[in-house]
Amino acid sequence: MNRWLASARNLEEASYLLAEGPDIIDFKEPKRGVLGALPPETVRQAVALIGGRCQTSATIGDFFVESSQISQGVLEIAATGVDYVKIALFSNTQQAADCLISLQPLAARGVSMIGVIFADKQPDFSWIHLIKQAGFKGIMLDTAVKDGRGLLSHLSLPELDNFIKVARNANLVSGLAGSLSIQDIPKLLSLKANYLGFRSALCTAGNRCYRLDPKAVLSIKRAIRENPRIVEN
Ligand SMILES: O=C[C@H](O)COP(=O)(O)O
Repeated sequence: MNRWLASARNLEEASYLLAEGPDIIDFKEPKRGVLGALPPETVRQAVALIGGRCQTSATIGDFFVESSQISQGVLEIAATGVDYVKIALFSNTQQAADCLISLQPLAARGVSMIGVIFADKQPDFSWIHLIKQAGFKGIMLDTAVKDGRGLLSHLSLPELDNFIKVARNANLVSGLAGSLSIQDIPKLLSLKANYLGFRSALCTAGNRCYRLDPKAVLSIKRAIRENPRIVEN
């Protein structure tokens, strides 16, 4: 079955999305940035509300990976009970690489982390191996600037295909996101990432900071579930 992730910013949205059956509900506050964090207590309540009926993820916020706050943020979000903690990797400096590797003990303690790299920030796919080395469970491609230009405005299908193959060979879960539209779905499903992620396309007027639009959610759900291409699980 093709798999999809839907982002929720509060308990009401989480509850609504749960009924639509995404594979992962991702908690974030879009008004606080591309991977804006929700308060850990809100995430904890949302995870309890989901009660294991689908997988969950949450972000630690828009820290640069060099920040000393990263480990603390990961621990706080992991303690909420989410399945995956998402960490934005905005830069690929040596300092960022060192910080990434410093998260290895958390992975060894069972924290499942997903690294997010950005298609519009000159992504370096050699980082996939570093992410693996740090013990992360997966990697996601997203866009950092939400200006209406989606993932496919920044990377071609062959480039995305290469990203997914490298991630798969490293035995990492792979996800694609970045203002994905309903028209992108058939093209992206054919690449067989583990899941496609959505926020903007689920919202009124395609604005990720607005309310969820039930018609839009239904359209995305159908486009994912009714498309015959099978995403590898
Ligand atoms: O994790 C996925 C993101 O929430 C995607 O958000 P977006 O569709 O607004 O780029």
